Amino acid sequence: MRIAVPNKGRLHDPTVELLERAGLHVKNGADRKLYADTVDPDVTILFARAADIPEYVRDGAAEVGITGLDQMRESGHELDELVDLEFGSCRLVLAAPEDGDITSVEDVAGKTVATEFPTVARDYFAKKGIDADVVEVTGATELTPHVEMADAIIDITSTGTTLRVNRLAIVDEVLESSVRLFAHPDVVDDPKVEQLVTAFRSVLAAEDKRYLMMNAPRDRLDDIREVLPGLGGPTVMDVAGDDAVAVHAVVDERHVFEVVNDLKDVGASGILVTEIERLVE
Ligand SMILES: Nc1ncnc2c1ncn2[C@@H]1O[C@H](COP(=O)(O)OP(=O)(O)OP(=O)(O)O)[C@@H](O)[C@H]1O
Ligand SMILES: O=P(O)(O)OC[C@H]1O[C@H](OP(=O)(O)OP(=O)(O)O)[C@H](O)[C@@H]1O
Ligand SMILES: [Mg+2]
Repeated sequence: MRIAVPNKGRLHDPTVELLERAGLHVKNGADRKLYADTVDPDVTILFARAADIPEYVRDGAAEVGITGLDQMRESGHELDELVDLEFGSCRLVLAAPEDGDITSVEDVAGKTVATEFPTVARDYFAKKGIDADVVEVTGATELTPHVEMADAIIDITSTGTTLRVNRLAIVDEVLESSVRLFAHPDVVDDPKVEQLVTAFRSVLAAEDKRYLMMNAPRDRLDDIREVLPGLGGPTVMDVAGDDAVAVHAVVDERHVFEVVNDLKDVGASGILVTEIERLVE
């Protein structure tokens, strides 16, 4: 199985990190190398531009690909989306000069809109029934309304800083995007693809969970069980030659602070909190 992965830019590092956490360590991948093996002899990585990944998958050069939903939509290809990988979150928005007269999408009729996403932009205006002139640029889109190249833009925003420093205001949201695992429709039932989906889901499931370990007097066990909602309840082990037990449990990250305090109150000691790499349910 070949997985197409962004070769550079902001999506490269988190994607490689995700593969590592999913147990697919990338071997002999070096800077500028365009393919790499993994610890799994059946899995190869192809490094491609984020924007080209839908094309690689559609053509069958790779069975699956990891890239932003925005890139997928822009490609116009119909691939199957298997997992939302929950990073690279951003919004594609219609934006116009703060002090100008474009304050709704209707105001863009007959005007010029610059974007790196012409396909997405044209689809959006078609759906809204607005006739706007879409011009394609390849970067620094935020500049175009200030040099009379465009009246408005459709561009990516996440923190909003770039729009703000360029005195642009959001008029409408066009698309909410994050990085997804996409597959060619012919391979979605392939066992290797299913394994990959399980591995990625296990990384996501572990992300907001923590593993708790502690010692406790045996006679406090009932109280401890009450405090630990746990995934299927805590694991309890005898501590040799002692009237104590070791208790292990998986807890939601957001509950850890409260749970640790409650555990101490009911007599637990030596409480360890660790991250979980993967959680296969
Ligand atoms: N500011 C951002 N915040 C979050 N995600 C973003 C942001 N900008 C882009 N993305 C996501 O990353 C994808 C890749 O962006 P892009 O191709 O621009 O790469 P890059 O990291 O900016 O590198 P370069 O533009 O130098 O090639 C976008 O399609 C989008 O899904
Ligand atoms: O809302 P913000 O957090 O400011 O992010 C938005 C900016 O991020 C992206 O640019 P990027 O940094 O990728 O530069 P690029 O234009 O070279 O791709 C995007 O094209 C916006 O310009
Ligand atoms: Mg960019």
